[in-house]
Formats: sequence, C-alpha cells, structure tokens
Amino acid sequence: MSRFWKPGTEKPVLVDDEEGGVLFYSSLSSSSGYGHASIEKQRQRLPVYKYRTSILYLVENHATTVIVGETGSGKTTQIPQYLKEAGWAEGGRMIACTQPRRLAVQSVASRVSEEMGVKLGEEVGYTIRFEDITNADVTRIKFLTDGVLLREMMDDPLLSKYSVIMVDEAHERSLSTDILLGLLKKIQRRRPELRLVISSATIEAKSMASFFNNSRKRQEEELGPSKEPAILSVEGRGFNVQTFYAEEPVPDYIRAAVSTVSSIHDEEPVGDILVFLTGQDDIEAAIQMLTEDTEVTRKPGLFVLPLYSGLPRADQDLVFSPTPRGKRKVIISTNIAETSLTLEGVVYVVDCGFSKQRFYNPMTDIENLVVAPISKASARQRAGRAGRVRPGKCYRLYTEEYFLNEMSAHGIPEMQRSNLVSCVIQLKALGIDNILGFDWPASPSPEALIRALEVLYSLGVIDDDAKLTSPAGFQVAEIPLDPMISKMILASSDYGCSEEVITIAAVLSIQSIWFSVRGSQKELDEAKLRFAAAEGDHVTFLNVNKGFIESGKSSNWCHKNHVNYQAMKKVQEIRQQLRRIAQRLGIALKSCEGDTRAVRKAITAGFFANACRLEAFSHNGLYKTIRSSQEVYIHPSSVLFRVNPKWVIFHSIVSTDRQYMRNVISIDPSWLTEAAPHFYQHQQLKSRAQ
Ligand SMILES: Nc1ncnc2c1ncn2[C@@H]1O[C@H](COP(=O)(O)OP(=O)(O)OP(=O)(O)O)[C@@H](O)[C@H]1O
Repeated sequence: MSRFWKPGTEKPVLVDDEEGGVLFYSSLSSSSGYGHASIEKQRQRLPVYKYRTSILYLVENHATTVIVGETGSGKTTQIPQYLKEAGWAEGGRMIACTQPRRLAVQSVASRVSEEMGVKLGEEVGYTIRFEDITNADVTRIKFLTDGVLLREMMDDPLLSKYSVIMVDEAHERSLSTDILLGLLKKIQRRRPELRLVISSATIEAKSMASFFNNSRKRQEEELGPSKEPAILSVEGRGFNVQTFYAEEPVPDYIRAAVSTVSSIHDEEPVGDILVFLTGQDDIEAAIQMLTEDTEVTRKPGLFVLPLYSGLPRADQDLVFSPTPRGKRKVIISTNIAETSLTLEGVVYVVDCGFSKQRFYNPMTDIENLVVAPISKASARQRAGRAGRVRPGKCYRLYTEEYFLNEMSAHGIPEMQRSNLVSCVIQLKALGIDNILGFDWPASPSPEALIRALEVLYSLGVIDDDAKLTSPAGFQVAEIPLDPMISKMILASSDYGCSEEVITIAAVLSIQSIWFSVRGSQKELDEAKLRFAAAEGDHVTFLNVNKGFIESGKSSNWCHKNHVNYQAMKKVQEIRQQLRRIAQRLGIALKSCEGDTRAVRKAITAGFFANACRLEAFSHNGLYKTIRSSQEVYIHPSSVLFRVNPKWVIFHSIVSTDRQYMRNVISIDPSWLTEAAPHFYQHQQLKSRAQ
C-alpha cells in the first residue's frame, strides 16, 4: 500500500475468517431521516441483539454481569435500551452507563436519544464535569463519566436512584473507573437489588468477575440474585477490518502517519481517515505537515481536523459533522477517540502505537506524563474505530512481530502509576476512613497512598485522624479539580487574588496556550518574550489572558502572538465555570490588581510540595526538589529557562532526557513554611539554603 506496508501481510487479524460472522448492515446516518421501523431493523442487525434475552436473564438473576463483545457489536448503545425496555427504569428509577471520557459520553447519549426518537436531555441524557443535560423528572437512561458518578456519591452514597449501573470500557482501568468499581462492590452489599453490568471489548472477564464475587461472604445466598457474577461473551462483529503492519520499525511516527495518510488518499477509495497520535504537539505538527505547501505532502481534497481534550467543544463537534462534498476528512486525534466513538465516515485508522501516560514514583514524589507504548487492548480499540458502518482498514505504524511478541496485553491500571492525592480525597469525602484496607480491583502501592495522605495533611485538607477538615477539606473536595489547584483557589480568597488565580487554574487545566509549529520555535520564543514576567510562567499566563481580553478575544491577535486561539477560548469557558463554583463556596471574587506577590503566595499554598532550589554553584541550571532531592531542570518552554531563580515551584514534570519542570514560578522560601509548617521545617530550608 505504501512503503511501510509489506504486500501480502494484509491478514485480517481482527476477524476469524471470511465467513466468520461478518454482518453487513447499512448505516443509520444522523441526518438520514430514516423512519423508526428502519432504526429498529438496524438495531436488530447488531451482534448484541441475538443476546438480548440472555443479557436480560443474567441481569435479572445476577448481581453483576460481565459482558465482553467486539468493538462495534452494540454494547454501549443497545444494552441500556434493552434494560429500559425490560422495565429497569420504571418507578422513577434510572439506568446509568459510565464512560471514561467526556466526548464518548456526549456522543453515545446523542446516538441513543436519536435511536429512541427522543430529545437529548429528556428520556436520555448525559452529565459530564461542568455540564448536566438531564432532567431529574424524566431522564431514564443517563450516560456519564465515571468521575461524575463518583461525585454523585457525595450527595447520594448508595446511588439509590439507579437500578442498574453499567460500567463501560472497564478495560481502561482509569483511576476513576477503579475507585468506582471498588465503591460499587461496597454498595452492592448494602443494596442487593442493585445490578451491575461491566462491559468492554478487551477486558479480562474472569479477573473482573472474581473481584465482584461476593458469594462466599454472604449468608442469605438463596435470597435475591446470585452473588456470583455471570460472564457473557457476545460473538460476532460489525464489519471486517483488515490490519496492516509496518514492514520495519518506524523512526518518526508523526512523519510515518503523515505519509500513510498521503498514500491512503492517493490509492484508496473514498472514506475518512482517523489517525491516533499522542498529544496536541504531535497533532499540530502532523496537521502542519499535511497542510504545508510542498508537493510531497500537500494534498488537495483533504479536510484535516484535530481532536484532543483541550480543544473547545465547537471544534471537537466538527469531527462529527458531515464531510464536505468531494473531500476526505482526516481526523488527527489523541486517545480520546479510542473507545466508544462511532465516527460515521471513518474507514481507515492509522495507529502510531503510543499514547501519553502518567507515571508516578512515590519515592521521588514525581509524576511524569510520558509518551509510552500502548497495550494490545488499546490497539484493538483503535482498530475498532473502523468497520463500524462499513468495512475498514487499520494501519499500524509498528511491526507485526512487535505487536505479537512485545506489546503488553493490557496496560498497567492507572491506580498503580498515578499520584493518588485526588483519589484519596474522594474516598475521604465519601467517608472511607481505612484507605489502606480498601478493596481495590488493583491495589495501589502503600507508599503512594502514604505520600498522598501526607500531602493532604499538609494542605490542611485532612486532620490528625485523617478525616476531612471543616470547612477547608470539604471545600477542596467539592471543587472538581486536582486538590492542589483547589487549595490554591481557596487560598486566593485570603490573598485577595481569586480572579487571577482562577485564570491560572483554567490555563493549567489545558495542555498549552501557545501555538507551536515545527520550525518556528524562534518566533514563538520571541512572542513569549512579549508577555514574559520575571516572576514566571503563571504570571505570564495572566499577561497573555489580559492581552487576549483587551484584543476583544481576537483570533488575529492570537495568530500574531503565537497564542492558540482555541485554547484561549477554552480557558474563558473553564474560567466562567470555576467562578460559579467559587461563588457557591463563598469565595469572594476579587482582583489583586497586579500584586504578583499575592498571586504567587496563593500558588505556594497549593503547590508547596513542588518546591525546588537551585544547586549552589550550578552552571547548568540544576535544581533539586526540597522533599526528595530529585534532580530537575527548568523546561526550555518556561519563561524562567536560563533565568534560574534560586527558589521555584513547578506545576508538573515532563521527562525526556532529563526531568524538566513545566510551568514554574519564583518564590521566597519563607512562603513555604508559612503555607505548610508541617511539611517544611525552618531548619530543613535553612540547611538547604546553605
Ligand atoms: N453515531 C452513530 N452513527 C452511526 N452509527 C452508529 C453511531 N453510533 C453507533 N452506531 C452503530 O452502532 C454500532 C454499535 O455501537 P456501540 O457503540 O453500541 O458498540 P460497542 O459494542 O459499545 O463498541 P465499543 O466497544 O467500540 O464501544 C456501531 O458499530 C455502529 O454501526
């Protein structure tokens, strides 16, 4: 196909054989105007339909049912509807279906409402962070992120309004999914009438079922549903997806992805292309290569769209819009498009084999976001974005040998590679006191838990008995952000700078506000200099935001200043949401009118644990963290790169050849003891200062 593909290796790895249960059915287009009878027919052609009776029988008779079925077989869109049709949403009860990602929640909710012929937000609705499209009186099927369901437990610990909770894409093992699974198991003991459905295309069904096996622990086994989980395997898939592997390892996956898109466009029949890369930077680089004016890469007829979580909603929605006539859509995405999504026109998938993943080391207390190889389960999910409404092709930018012999079957659960501060505060807010003894689907390391407790104690969020403090602990738990950011917002109230700190919190919630284009680093650096503040990146963000507002939120202004217009729009959206939450918590909205000392003190109140000091006599900008003496450097993207103030605080770490601090501000060390006297003793800072 292109120089990356070995002719003859067009083995359809994902299907059994030509006759292997391949079903053909025509697509239900969103704008098709098909009648309800036609929709019914389409639903009946999905592989899961043959299992409708078995699914309903198992849910009726087992507290937990684990359902495994190929991507596109109909689990997400159909099972909630079957449950509703069978009466599980009668008497004011609701059916919940969780997804790890916001985008998936929105898109499946809108699909299901369309299939049911109802208005989204009425019988079928969804809730994601900061957005609730449901109606408490009429919504019967509710799609939501697993994080949102966890938050609902704060008001309703037994989730009493739900009769069935379907945890979809459970193979992802995100932090929130695992906390949710642990808590649902607890709830089941108190609510025998609650039913759980755990579903995925690639889950280890047996181990999930054994986690939920409560049968030996209960006396009243004869009463109610069986406590032994049922496992159901849905056979059959939608359409054939042929898989192609790279002939040789690929040295530069962005270039390889671009070249594969070019080849598909030149040689393959119509159909949109979905490309998986790792993050915004990769995506922007690929888009630039695909649209730059050279004969090799510029392809007329391509309609290229980015897709990543930091993109404003309206721009994300473009990927679902019909492809313009005579064009081929190319969606270049992070793994937010990996699960549950059906992008109707997509026929070709290009998988780079990597994603950005968190890795936390409790010894150094450093969490990195690193580009790491994906698992086979992820690769299958990515391939599964093709073949949903017609046959498709998946191009893997790695060799078949690598896939078969080196790629791990499943990724490491996020619980075992994350900083657990957010997780612990959520459990505390739900009254789970014995965190170390909690029944986890995969236990986190005790060191990581202890580190998290230490940090929360120092933030003043938990007390000597490890209980949430009042009001600070409860307020921090209430803000749906990382506890360190939430604490920074709370502290801004004391320092009279909540407006500025809320802007900073909004900027820190997205990947980057800068528009970086390969080959124009110099121009970007120059643009940054126009806003650079001697105090560091956070204050620089305030300057950029001010410029953006003063320009009348102009895209032209952004373009001239190498600022990402989409990102700035998103910042304004998040800002408004955070202001509303702050008001609810009684935080006075106030500007410090340029008092950057106040702003930095508020940041220190949240991020004191990330303090570092420049090593004495360091000529190359070597810093050490105060807590664990880890060697770190200021990232070249920071305005403090080469400025090297003596004391700094960072927001996050990225690892490449070294550990780099991203988003850095300079501080006065006395603020550390002021903000966290338990964490830093004067002595410790003094000895470090020498
Ligand atoms: N928005 C949509 N437009 C057109 N067809 C759709 C849409 N959403 C779903 N479908 C059809 O319904 C099928 C089943 O989708 P569904 O999301 O329920 O499958 P799934 O088994 O949950 O897949 P996955 O494991 O990938 O999430 C798709 O393969 C597709 O044919």
